Amino acid sequence: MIATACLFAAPQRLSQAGRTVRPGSRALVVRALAVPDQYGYVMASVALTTALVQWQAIRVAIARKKVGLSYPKMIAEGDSEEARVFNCTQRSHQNTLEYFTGVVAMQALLGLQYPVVAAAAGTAWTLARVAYTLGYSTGDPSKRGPGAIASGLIHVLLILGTGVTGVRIATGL
Ligand SMILES: CCCCC/C=C\C\C=C/C=C/C=C/[C@@H](SC[C@H](NC(=O)CC[C@H](N)C(=O)O)C(=O)NCC(=O)O)[C@@H](O)CCCC(=O)O
Repeated sequence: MIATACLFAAPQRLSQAGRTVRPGSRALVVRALAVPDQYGYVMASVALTTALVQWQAIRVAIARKKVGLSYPKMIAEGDSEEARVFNCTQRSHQNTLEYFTGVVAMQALLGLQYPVVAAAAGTAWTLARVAYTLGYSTGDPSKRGPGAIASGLIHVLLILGTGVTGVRIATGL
């Protein structure tokens, strides 16, 4: 368990254990947040999920150079192979970003209670998104299907798992 020491500059009066702390002095308030030992797995899975979107961004930059599309244009005009590949590569990154924040937040929150489950779900989602990216980036959107379905399913399971766990913690059920 890691006790998190929060150092507060006490701009206003801060009572600590009944004593009033003078304005401007520093008060150490220790609040214990029970973080399970295996939370390190969650940290690693969140890092992996973040590395995914970085990898996708690099792929978009490479495809952008190939098609010769200047900033700030987001979509290549025309129906050439390069334009199609760029637009699909761009969408594989943009679509992933549409779900990235929720997936990272749910890994971090669910991980407080079930670190291994949360890390496994986050890693599985990331791998599904790799498949999504590689399929989409062929220039044929239908090839994103398997990765999309897998990530979509995991996404729903993360939503249900985080929501139910939250209610159970709040209600003591
Ligand atoms: C709570 C109850 C829910 C019930 C659902 C039950 C089971 C779910 C099972 C399978 C779900 C499959 C969904 C597949 C696509 S859904 C296909 C996806 N579409 C979207 O994300 C829609 C919004 C997007 N901006 C768009 O314009 O298409 C897409 O690939 N779009 C192409 C693009 O943006 O370029 C996924 O991308 C959803 C995203 C979820 C995720 O990956 O985190």
